[in-house]
Amino acid sequence: MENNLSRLIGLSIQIRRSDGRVQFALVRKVNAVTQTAMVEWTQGNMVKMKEVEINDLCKLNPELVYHMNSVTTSSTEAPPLIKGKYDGRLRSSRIPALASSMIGTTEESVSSHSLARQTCLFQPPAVPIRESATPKQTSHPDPCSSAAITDTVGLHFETLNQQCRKPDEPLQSLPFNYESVKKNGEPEVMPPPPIPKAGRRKSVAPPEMMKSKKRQSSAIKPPDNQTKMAKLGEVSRPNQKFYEMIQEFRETLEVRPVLANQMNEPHRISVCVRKRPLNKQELIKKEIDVVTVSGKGELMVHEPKQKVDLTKYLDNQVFHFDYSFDESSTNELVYKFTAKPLVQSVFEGGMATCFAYGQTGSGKTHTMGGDFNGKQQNNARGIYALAAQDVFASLNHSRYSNLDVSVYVSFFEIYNGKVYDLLNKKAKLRVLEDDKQQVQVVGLEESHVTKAEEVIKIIQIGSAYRTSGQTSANAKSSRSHAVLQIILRRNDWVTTLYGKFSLVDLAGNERGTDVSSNDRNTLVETAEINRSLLALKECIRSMGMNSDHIPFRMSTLTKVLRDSFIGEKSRTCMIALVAPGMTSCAYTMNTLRYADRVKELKGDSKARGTDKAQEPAQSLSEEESMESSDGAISQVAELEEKVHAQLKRGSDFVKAMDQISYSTLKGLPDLLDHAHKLLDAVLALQAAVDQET
Ligand SMILES: Nc1ncnc2c1ncn2[C@@H]1O[C@H](COP(=O)(O)OP(=O)(O)OP(=O)(O)O)[C@@H](O)[C@H]1O
Repeated sequence: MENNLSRLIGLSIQIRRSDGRVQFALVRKVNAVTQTAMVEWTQGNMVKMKEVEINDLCKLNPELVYHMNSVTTSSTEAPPLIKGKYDGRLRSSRIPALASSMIGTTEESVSSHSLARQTCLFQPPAVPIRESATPKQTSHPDPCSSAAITDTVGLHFETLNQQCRKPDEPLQSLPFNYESVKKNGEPEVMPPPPIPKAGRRKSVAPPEMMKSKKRQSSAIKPPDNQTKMAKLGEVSRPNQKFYEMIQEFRETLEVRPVLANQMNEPHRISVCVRKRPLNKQELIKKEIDVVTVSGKGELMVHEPKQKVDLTKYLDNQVFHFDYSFDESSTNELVYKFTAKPLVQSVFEGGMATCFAYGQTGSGKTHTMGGDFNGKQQNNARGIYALAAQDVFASLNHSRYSNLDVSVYVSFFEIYNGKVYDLLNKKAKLRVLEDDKQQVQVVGLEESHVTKAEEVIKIIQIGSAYRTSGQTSANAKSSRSHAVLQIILRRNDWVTTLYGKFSLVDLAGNERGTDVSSNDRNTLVETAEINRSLLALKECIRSMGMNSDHIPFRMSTLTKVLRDSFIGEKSRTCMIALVAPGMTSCAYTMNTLRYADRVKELKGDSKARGTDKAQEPAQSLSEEESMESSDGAISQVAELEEKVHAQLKRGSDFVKAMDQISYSTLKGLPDLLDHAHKLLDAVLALQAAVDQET
């Protein structure tokens, strides 16, 4: 009995996702060389693909072995299996595509039912065998027969479609890849994908490749536009050419996503990045996704560019962070590798800080405060709440049973350099610094909490008070930095501070050009945001360098977080959030460069988003300009510190003068009284002298 991989094509099977979930997917292609199958499923509005090992599929779907080994004819045999060539790593190509864009006009599109039928057209033509093997049609057809497989495919595919769509949505057709089918109806065996090098890579649309693909597709004669649509979505999509180039590029990538069961490596400063999926509006506009998370810490931006001769090309820029999370990552997964390790440091008496950084609408609030279900935010599923849960879990852990501490929570926002208490009806608070450089937010409410649910309630109340505005990227954009602090205080009579976890949802980092209305207030707002983000970077840099000089006075944000940047027990995690759309590309690059600069302090930078070997002149000047701008910022920070010291000296002098004048004035009445008495005595003496003469 021969093993026939091609029989898997079109079957709906179960796959295990990177986070451990098991779900249905459709087998699109098989690769006899690598012993893998390309499977496809729909998630939300996206069609996703992934390459999985046949062995893994068989473990989850034991019936596949039966399917593969059951009935073969010479015309349907898959190419001979070559074993031992595959390196055992998961290779996958995730191809997010707009499911709705796959539904064209009636002539162009393939309905789910007809897709199932068409899939069957390319199934091994086993009808004669069925006839001989099962001469009589029964109500329980042979599961190995082609008809049974056909029906199974149709049924499973419809089930899959039904599972993935919302109740009121029409059935969606998934793209069918005609090009994966050879002339004789046999599925194409994919060649092993080339492994791309790291660094900046340019992909130019390869004309020969395109031509040979065209030849292939004309061999099976689906109309040209139908072929294209099947593979790459609607041809009318803006920037279709770039879309195709990115898709081609992705097919060559080896993807190794962060897995929930992976070990976490602790860092003093860790920098991670998370990509959100394309949102509804972007899908409607048929935006193309230009960001690919290709590995545990690797992320790529495919920047669409055009040469002077109008040739389109992609500038593929590679970044390396501690962890990179793709669009399918949950808040729980992101939390596990970012904020979770910091909880322990708080129980060891440290100050921990977790920042969410990114352009407006990139997913900061979604990540920190909880994911949205329509307009409702699920505050129990954000990093704030997950951290609170872990704090209480640790508090009850035997490891810390000797620790006599209580938990307090404060929640405030910094808007235009002013602090507002979100737990006290947005009361405006003053930030004061004492002689020992200790910064106090005077009057900040600290709620004593005894369980995570109380913290979640506080998050709900506080979030409702946050200052928001409208930007072109987010209808309810947060224009303030929100700071949730989970504080451990000793149960002594003054409730001494023991450890603090500051979780910060930063305001959008985009430049003033993005805001919908460029009125004065908005510009001031934006300038203040940018200023505090620069200060933040500088403080983290200084922390990384163990510098004595932390330029925390540069902004209110860094002032109130001063504790977080000093001391050996301080830990920081930055989560850079990026939007995947092409129109956000410049902002995405800004975010990634910022995160890259923060990360570089750790001395383990592998790439800076540029490959010097390919473009030495441009890369070097970019580097130099970055270095010099960072140097200038440091100098400004130092200068600011000096000016501040001078001002403080000046104000001390004025105070001293005041003191002198005060004591002088205080003695003045006595002096005047004395003078009056003296004058009276002189006058009396004068009168006596006058009388005698
Ligand atoms: N990972 C994600 N998965 C699904 N949807 C997401 C994800 N991240 C963000 N979103 C959605 O994108 C929209 C904008 O997200 P969010 O409000 O968190 O952005 P933001 O960065 O906080 O923006 P701003 O700075 O303007 O407040 C929300 O509707 C949110 O539900």
